[in-house]
Amino acid sequence: MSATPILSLSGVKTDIAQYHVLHDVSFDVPEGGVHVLLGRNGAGKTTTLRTIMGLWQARAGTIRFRGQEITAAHTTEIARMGIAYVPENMGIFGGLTVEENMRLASHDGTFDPDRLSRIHTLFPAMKQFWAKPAGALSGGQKQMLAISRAIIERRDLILIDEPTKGLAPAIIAAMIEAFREIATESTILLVEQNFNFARSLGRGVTVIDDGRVAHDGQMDALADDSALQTRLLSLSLDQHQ
Ligand SMILES: Nc1ncnc2c1ncn2[C@@H]1O[C@H](COP(=O)(O)OP(=O)(O)OP(=O)(O)O)[C@@H](O)[C@H]1O
Repeated sequence: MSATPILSLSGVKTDIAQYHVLHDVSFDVPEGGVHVLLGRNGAGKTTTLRTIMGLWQARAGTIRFRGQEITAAHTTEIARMGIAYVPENMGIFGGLTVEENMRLASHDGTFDPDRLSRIHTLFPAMKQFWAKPAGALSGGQKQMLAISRAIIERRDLILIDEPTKGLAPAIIAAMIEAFREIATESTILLVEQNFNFARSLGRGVTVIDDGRVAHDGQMDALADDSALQTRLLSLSLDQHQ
């Protein structure tokens, strides 16, 4: 018998205003490592993450975290259970310093010294710019801050929406290393358009198309099958370096 997935979506349907956005989303995220959500623009990836986090309410279906139903739970309760969310806009406060941004992410405003030192090792820029306003950071550094905030306390599951968007290749390479390290402690559900980033990290992959799961399998198999990539995503990994 296989282990209980850390996250399980079954028949999830989500409406935004009068629009049916998620028609039927079902997939499991096994515990450990990185699971990638792929799909064309507007397919419903962000809506899936927001529905898991309770920021949109599913109209139908169930979402389970470690077997416990969280479909109708409030976002704060979901966060308290050990799920963090790094939205595409990163949700950082530009007028506050890096330190203040980090303090706001910690439930009691304090830091565990070991965790802080781990974050500074993962992202040295966070140490360097600790007392500087977050608004002065580069795009890559802002993304690092957003991820640092998500791991200021131990999380079981981290939902991350397109962390490499607009970042230079050297920064993306550093992100790969950081994600590998973070994934030794937490499971990551990653929405990503950069295929090489997704391929180098993902074990499992779910492809969403028009609010439905179009494919669910292992990343290696998808990476090796350019015809399948083209059918599912209208492009091939080779074209997206
Ligand atoms: N606040 C909103 N109001 C109305 N429609 C929305 C809203 N947010 C998303 N949608 C629509 O829902 C659909 C899915 O959007 P979603 O952001 O989940 O897609 P995505 O797969 O994350 O795409 P992208 O890569 O472009 O971010 C799109 O058609 C989008 O226009």
